[in-house]
Amino acid sequence: ADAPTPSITFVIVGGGIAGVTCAEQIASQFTSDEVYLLTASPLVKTVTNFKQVSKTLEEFDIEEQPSSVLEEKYPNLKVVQSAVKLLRAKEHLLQTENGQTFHYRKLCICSGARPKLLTQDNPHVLGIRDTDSAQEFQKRLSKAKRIVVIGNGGIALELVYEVEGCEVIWAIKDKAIGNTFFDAGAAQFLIPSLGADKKDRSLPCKRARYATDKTGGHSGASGELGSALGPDWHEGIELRGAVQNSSGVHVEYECAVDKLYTQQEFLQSKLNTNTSELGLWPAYVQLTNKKIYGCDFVVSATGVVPNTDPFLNGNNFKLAEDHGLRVDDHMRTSEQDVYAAGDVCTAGWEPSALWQQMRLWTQARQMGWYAARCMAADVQEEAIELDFCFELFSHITKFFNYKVVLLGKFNAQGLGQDHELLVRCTKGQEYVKVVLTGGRMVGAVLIGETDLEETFENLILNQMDLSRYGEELLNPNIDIEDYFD
Ligand SMILES: Cc1cc2nc3c(=O)[nH]c(=O)nc-3n(C[C@H](O)[C@H](O)[C@H](O)COP(=O)(O)OP(=O)(O)OC[C@H]3O[C@@H](n4cnc5c(N)ncnc54)[C@H](O)[C@@H]3O)c2cc1C
Ligand SMILES: NC(=O)C1=CN([C@@H]2O[C@H](COP(=O)(O)OP(=O)(O)OC[C@H]3O[C@@H](n4cnc5c(N)ncnc54)[C@H](OP(=O)(O)O)[C@@H]3O)[C@@H](O)[C@H]2O)C=CC1
Repeated sequence: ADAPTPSITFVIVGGGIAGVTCAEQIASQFTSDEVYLLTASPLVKTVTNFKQVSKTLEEFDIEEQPSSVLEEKYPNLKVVQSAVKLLRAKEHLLQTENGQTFHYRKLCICSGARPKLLTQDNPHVLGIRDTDSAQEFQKRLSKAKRIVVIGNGGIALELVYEVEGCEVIWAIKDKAIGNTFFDAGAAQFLIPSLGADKKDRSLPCKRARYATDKTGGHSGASGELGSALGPDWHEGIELRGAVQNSSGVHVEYECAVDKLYTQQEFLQSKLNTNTSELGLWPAYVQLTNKKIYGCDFVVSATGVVPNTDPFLNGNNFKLAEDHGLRVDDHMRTSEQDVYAAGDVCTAGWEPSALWQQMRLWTQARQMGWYAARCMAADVQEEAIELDFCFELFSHITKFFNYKVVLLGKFNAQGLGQDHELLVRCTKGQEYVKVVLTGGRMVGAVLIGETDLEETFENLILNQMDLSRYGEELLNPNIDIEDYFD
């Protein structure tokens, strides 16, 4: 048996944004303690060029780097590249695949999430999460004439816009595109971008860059989980299919996948009378609206599931409904001295009326950073309050080449009928929506270069009564900032 290592004060699991941020914060605060970062992936994700855009909006770049870069920067930080295979929380003990044992005083689990695929182990169904899965997707796409994309969230929105030279059938459960970020109005604003002129890419991309290590490192042993991709992950890889002039994107609304067939299964089924019409394809998808599409493969962009098993099995972790590790307002799980942050956890505290959890890299960074501060406060027996970043939900991103800012209850989440919407829209240029309740602004969607984010963020945070402004609030001829200065 391996000789146990002496007890280490801090161990962090996971080399994604949450884990690396947590490890960096702890290592810089406790310079005389050894900090261990255990990760399954050879490359780690570091946040660079961090910029606080306003009180809650932030922007940063992500760099994928070899772990030695972190170790050089923080001499007390050791990175062990080996997956954790066992945790015994009662004994404060961890074991990694390479046979090492670690005793910790405080542990933070940042093991991320993996794609929640429509079906497991179907070679015709791909998910996209890390560098390896993105490369596999690119390889398969380069030979494809038609793909089917299932799901209506972030990944699907990015893919249907970015893929060229391949017909895309996009099947969604909803009446409008992008249900996790937008309402039907915003969807209508965005839909023309999927049309014929979709490929007018003359506009420069202004979003944060994603840099990948050029040495070609990847997740190593097959099946091991890498970290989630970063901003503009598709900028560096060509997402091009095998046809010259594809007929673009076709959206099938309000339907789900009824059944998936391999070519052989399909030919043997009663449905194969259709093949002359449908053509011969490697796979077939039957939708609940009875339509059948042949395709080269299916992309399942159907959300994520937190990485809690198998290594956490055998402990007493309270899981949330979405299978995330439930954490309290100090990022503590239900096991003593075990914290969690990022995609693997689910916020179990009573959230502020204007914040909700979404599995995004800003929240992964914020949670990793805050978890480190909570661990530090507990070790030093100091009090700590929930960080201000959890007061107001805010997210900056880019869809269909438009800047998108989401604030607060941007889709009137949880408000029922008790709200009012104001909308301003200029086709091809901007879409502005604010959500008001009792005359106070509680959320906003800003698409395009609206320059309204800071003002709206302030109006949401100060909960000023805006009833007397009525629709003037969105009058483009009034400089709204002058009103409230
Ligand atoms: C294609 C794609 C595009 C995205 N685009 C955006 C976007 O535009 N904006 C946005 O805000 N968010 C986006 N996201 C989401 C964002 O990337 C994630 O929310 C965020 O990166 C999660 O970070 P994390 O550190 O919690 O997890 P991860 O990045 O998943 O990292 C988990 C780490 O844990 C390690 N690990 C797992 N199991 C073990 C184990 N047993 N032992 C040791 N190590 C382990 C993994 O190797 C990995 O290093 C996107 C995600 C994807 C997949
Ligand atoms: N720019 C950005 O901010 C981006 C963020 N991301 C993040 O990366 C992560 C992964 O992205 P993604 O996979 O798109 O996840 P999302 O959670 O964003 O979206 C999942 C989508 O799949 C739908 N869905 C779930 N199950 C099924 C099913 N069985 N059949 C059909 N549809 C289904 C969901 O519908 P419903 O909601 O009704 O369940 C939802 O529309 C997310 O955390 C996402 O926020 C990814 C890309 C870009």
